[in-house]
Parts: sequence; C-alpha cells; structure tokens
Amino acid sequence: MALFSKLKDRLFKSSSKLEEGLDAIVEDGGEVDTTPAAPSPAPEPVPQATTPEAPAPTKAPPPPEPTPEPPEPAKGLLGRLFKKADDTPIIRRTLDDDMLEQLEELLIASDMGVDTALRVTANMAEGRFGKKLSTEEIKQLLAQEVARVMEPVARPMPIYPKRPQVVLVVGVNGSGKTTTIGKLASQFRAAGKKVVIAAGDTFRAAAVEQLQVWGDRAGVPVLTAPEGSDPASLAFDAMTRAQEDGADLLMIDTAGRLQNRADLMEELAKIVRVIRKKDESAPHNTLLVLDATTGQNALRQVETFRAISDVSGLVMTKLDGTAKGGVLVALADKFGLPIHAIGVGEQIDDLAPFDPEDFAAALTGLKT
Ligand SMILES: Nc1nc2c(ncn2[C@@H]2O[C@H](COP(=O)(O)OP(=O)(O)OP(=O)(O)O)[C@@H](O)[C@H]2O)c(=O)[nH]1
Repeated sequence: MALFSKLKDRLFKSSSKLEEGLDAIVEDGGEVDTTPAAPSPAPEPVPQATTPEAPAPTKAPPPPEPTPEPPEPAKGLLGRLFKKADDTPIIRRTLDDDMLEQLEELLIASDMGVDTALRVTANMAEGRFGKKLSTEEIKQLLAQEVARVMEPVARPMPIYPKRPQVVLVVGVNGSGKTTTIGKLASQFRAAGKKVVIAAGDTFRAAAVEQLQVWGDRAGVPVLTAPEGSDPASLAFDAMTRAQEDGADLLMIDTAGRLQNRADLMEELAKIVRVIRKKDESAPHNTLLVLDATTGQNALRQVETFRAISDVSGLVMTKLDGTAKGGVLVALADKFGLPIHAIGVGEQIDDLAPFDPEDFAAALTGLKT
C-alpha cells in the first residue's frame, strides 16, 4: 500500500508551510542560476572548523543579473504547463549568517522548538557555508537532518512473550486514545493476536460507547463498567478475563483529565497497583497518545505524563491536516522516547508505523 504517498498527501500542510518559507528565504537575496547543469546538493566532505569565523568571504556582490529569457510561449495550456516545469529558473542563495538565521526562524515557526531548530540548521550548514543552495537542495539537507534525528526513535511497539501483554494507554481527552486503541487492536488482530480492550475511562459514558464502537470495528471485545465506577476495579476484572481467555494483549484505556492532575495520577497509580497483583511485570507498555495539532503543547504533555506514569512510547495522532508536524522532531530530539506509530486519519487503517525517512520527506515536501 502506498502509505508513504498517503502520509505525504496528508502532511501537505506542514510541508507546504515549510516549502513556502524555504522558497521565500532562497528568493530573498538569491539569484537565478544560469549554469546549465545544476551541481548536485553534495554532502560536503570538507570538515569545516566549527568556529564560526572560519570560511568568511561569503558576499560575492551579485553581478547585474543576466535574467534568462522567459521561456517562449508554448502552444496550448498543457504545453505551457510542461514548459514551465522544465524551464523554471533555479534560484540559489549563498549560505551565510543571515540565511542561517532565517532558516532557524522558519524551523522554529514550524514547531521544531528553538533548541532543535538551532541544532538542525547548524548541522545543515556544516561544511556548506558560502555555498550556493537552491530550495530543493536545502530541502534535501533538511530532510537528511530530520531523518537523522528521528531514526533512533522510530521503533514499533515491542511485543513481549508475556501473555497477556498489558498496554496502558494514556493521554489528554481528545488526543485520540480511543481511536488509536481501535486501530491498534485491529492491526494486532489482523496479525493473529487475541486482543481484549478495557474501557478504563469510566467517568464518561460517551467515551465508553466510542470505545465499544471501535471494538466492534476491530472485532475485539471491550470490557466496560458502570459509569462512575472505579477504573482500577475494571482493570483488575479485565486482567482476569484476559488471562482466562488466553489473550495476547490487554489494552487499557484511561481517563485524560489533566485538569485534576493529582486525581489522575492517583487513578493511574491505582490501576498499575491492581494489575500488578496479577502480573508483577505489568503494564508492559505505557503508550502516551499525543495530538500533533497541539504543536508545542505536546512537549508539555510528555513532561506531565512522564511525571505521573511510566511512559514507554508515543503515538502521534492527527498528523494529517496539521501544519505542526515539526513538533515530532522536537519531541524526538528532546525526549528520545520511541515513536511507535502515527495517526494519519480517522479510519481504522489510518495508523502507520513511523518511518523517519518518509516522514522527513513528507515534512519537507522533498520530491522523491
Ligand atoms: N484527522 C484525524 N483525526 C483523528 C486521528 N486520531 C483521532 N482522531 C479524531 O480525534 C477525535 C478524538 O479522538 P478520540 O479517539 O475520541 O480521543 P480520546 O483521546 O479517546 O478522547 P476522549 O474520549 O475524549 O478521552 C475524534 O474525532 C477522532 O476521529 C487522526 O490520526 N487523524
């Protein structure tokens, strides 16, 4: 399945934002490259001294531009379109301090966060100061750097021989926990695993109903308890049932009321205490579900949930249709927590494994 093109299509907002910004930066102070064969972006082997003052003579005052003749009008609309694609002049700009600063600002505006943006741009610039770069070449460098940051965190959710493997799912209300549990359950079931879901957000009847809908879609039983009852007691019953049924996986949904952090912390701790009566090593995974559209707020959510639970990995939802995809780079750079999967839509199969190179290309709008 062409998952990559799906991701690419759906990350359009992030990539178009970056793309527009990069075009503007290169055009601002760049000049049309009249040399016929464009030099390749070339990873520079030149090990540049890290001191900033090293390479220097960057400013070659642009000679009066020999603006290339606009392409002769081609016949017909199609002809004109193709002509434009072929003959669009390539603009290059010399990489200097000003340009670097603009790149940093663009990446910060793309939700990468200040530290990550600075690190990424510094790596992009290394050995390339004073070189002329086109937008496409910058995209390639950026994609390379993003992929490098993301590579260590791109890990599927580990599966252990323990049965049932208990997966506690945490995250704020609306982040996509229910949907993600449904999608994961469907994938595990398709892989031949026996799955049980526990609707641990017992405070909201609507949340339980939603989970039942997803359980039906995935063909997986959902254990529920009366509204307002103790989630830990439900978790205990679900654990018993999962053990009796010989289930491979027990996925426990939890409430996401961060407004009352102390209560939520106690509630999660109690669920953990109770399931450990049945299996000391449980929960085996604690998945934090984050909504990509919240941008930098996702960083704060990781900090908060790490303080109240033993987060072992992340699932990032709603990457489709957001211009804030860059936050994943900041998350990877800052916390190094594994990103197990990404949500790219509301349908049951809209959960993809996290692939750093595909993501980097989709985020930067790099043509592959
Ligand atoms: N576009 C898009 N929407 C998503 C994705 N994941 C979840 N959603 C939508 O986000 C909304 C909230 O998702 P839920 O799964 O109900 O979130 P929750 O964290 O369980 O929320 P509560 O039940 O309120 O705790 C729903 O409308 C979902 O359809 C995704 O990857 N892409």
